[in-house]
Amino acid sequence: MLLLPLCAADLAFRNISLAYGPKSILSGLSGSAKEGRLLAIMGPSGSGKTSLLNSLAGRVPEGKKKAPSLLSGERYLAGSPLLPDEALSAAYVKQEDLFFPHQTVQETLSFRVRLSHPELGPKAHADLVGGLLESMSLEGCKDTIVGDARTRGVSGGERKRLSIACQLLSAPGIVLLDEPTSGLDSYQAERLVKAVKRLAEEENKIVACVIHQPSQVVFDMFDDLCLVSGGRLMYFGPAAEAKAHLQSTGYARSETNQVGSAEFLLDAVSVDSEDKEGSLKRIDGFASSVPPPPPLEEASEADGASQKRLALRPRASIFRQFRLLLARSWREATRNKGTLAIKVVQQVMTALIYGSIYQLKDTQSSIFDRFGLLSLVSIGTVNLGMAGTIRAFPKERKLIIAEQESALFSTIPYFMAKAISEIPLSAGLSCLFGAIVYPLVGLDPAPAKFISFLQSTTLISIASQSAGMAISSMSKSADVALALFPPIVVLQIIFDGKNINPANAPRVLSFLPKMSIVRWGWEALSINEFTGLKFSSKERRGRVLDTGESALDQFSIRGPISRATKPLAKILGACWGLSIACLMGTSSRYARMSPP
Ligand SMILES: Nc1ncnc2c1ncn2[C@@H]1O[C@H](COP(=O)(O)OP(=O)(O)OP(=O)(O)O)[C@@H](O)[C@H]1O
Repeated sequence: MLLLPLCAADLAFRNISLAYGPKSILSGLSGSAKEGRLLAIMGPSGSGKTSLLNSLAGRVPEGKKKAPSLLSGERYLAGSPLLPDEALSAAYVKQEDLFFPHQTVQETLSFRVRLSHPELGPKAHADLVGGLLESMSLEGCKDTIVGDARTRGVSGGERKRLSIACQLLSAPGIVLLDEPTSGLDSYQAERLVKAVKRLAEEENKIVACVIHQPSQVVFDMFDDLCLVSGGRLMYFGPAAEAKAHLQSTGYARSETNQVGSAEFLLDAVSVDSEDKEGSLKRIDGFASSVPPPPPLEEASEADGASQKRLALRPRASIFRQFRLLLARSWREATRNKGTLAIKVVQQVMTALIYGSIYQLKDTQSSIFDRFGLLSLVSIGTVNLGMAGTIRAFPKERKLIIAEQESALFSTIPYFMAKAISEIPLSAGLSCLFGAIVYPLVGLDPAPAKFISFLQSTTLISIASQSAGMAISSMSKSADVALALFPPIVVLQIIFDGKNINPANAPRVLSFLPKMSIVRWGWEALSINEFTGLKFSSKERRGRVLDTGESALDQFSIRGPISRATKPLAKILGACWGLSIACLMGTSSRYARMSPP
């Protein structure tokens, strides 16, 4: 076997080794991916294919404290060495496709095109999107939403091709693909690899592709092959010569050598459970037959230009990022009809339940009914706002982290766009709830008070969503965020101003009443309702409260309403700030590649 000669236009790698603590994953792999040729990284499951691709891209996860990743080796791009912690400027298509489900294929591409090429005008953007749709055979589904597990959208193959098209925008020189055909039927897999091959051949790109069990037709489309087993190199060279090479080392399948190369090669480098010793010996033989890699050519001036071509695109202005992100967030929120319908039903049903139970009058007993109802409204609004966000936001956060790796936008415009796009929906749902519950239960019918009620419930809802975002942003996973949600709501209810006298609570918790959205929400709603109300003193039993102000005095609540809405606004601002800070700090961390 001959290792492919390394020339200056390659992405070359030398002696790549990787271990997680004591567990060795890759051992001294060398090879190169060449411009205009399609490289397959193939091997049995768990042989280290993805780890090798991550190593080339400079995206090996740091690992855990107990088993940190130890990565060594060298990478050369166009003849020049890459820095130990340099992320390769490549289109990296991971196994998992992450998309906003309610955007169409064209909108998804257009969003990326406009962010990654801010220097171009609308006509050039449209041409670029059109070109990508054509080259990835996506024209037929350009107006279909991408979809996800819950919403029907494009097919698996179209989704994967969209993933490649998106990645091609940010760094067009090198394309790395991790098992792009997994989960696709043979026709879709063939179409996809054909599209990728066109990229390599017609656009002269460097393309490396991890592939697990390709059909013979798919295998035949690859020019070069990097065959691995147990983290060791079994073969590196032209794909068409691999079978003959393994046969030349003495390996032959007993059932004849008629099987296709792909099946033959995988069989040859896999450990046979019935003959473990024999197969390990055979694999050792393949590993020792790999010659040392040839020397690298010097980088030339032309290759310097090729390196420049591979550099990351500049970002769009903050204002442009915000505008595009706002439009996408709005589309995502309003097109998610299922979630919207659930929220509408929740609001209507809650309002009807309150309306069928509470009938407020001007009697003494109705004073406490009012306090009770307004407390429930505050608790319910906080509950719905926080729970909805905690359920939805962690998934979106994953997507955002992936998009930020392509340097599409920064955190602040993203966050502001998301927060602002949700305000009209929160206001709409609060108004729907208020419009039903307010007249049904008999709250003070003064128009100014009704409007103030709607404003207060909207503010409580937005503040709760911001708290939900802060909890999700701080939590490592959706499960952690969901686990934190109940105790946080319970604490807010305990410290809502009427369930415990703050003087009797542990001193270390004295800050909690100030942070309870439930408390400030209830106080705002109560000040709004009780101020100026008069109550009858007919049912004389105990102390009579003949005015709303004296009722508020029972709980040491005093107007004006801004005494409660200001703290709510402060909590909202603090949660936004906290979320932004956490999101900024949650970029993926990758291992450095030390010299071999
Ligand atoms: N963070 C990690 N800590 C410890 N071991 C890991 C870690 N990541 C991967 N591994 C191990 O490294 C080995 C190679 O994994 P890798 O995903 O690179 O293999 P693969 O050939 O791509 O497998 P597959 O085809 O099944 O996706 C596996 O045994 C895997 O369990």
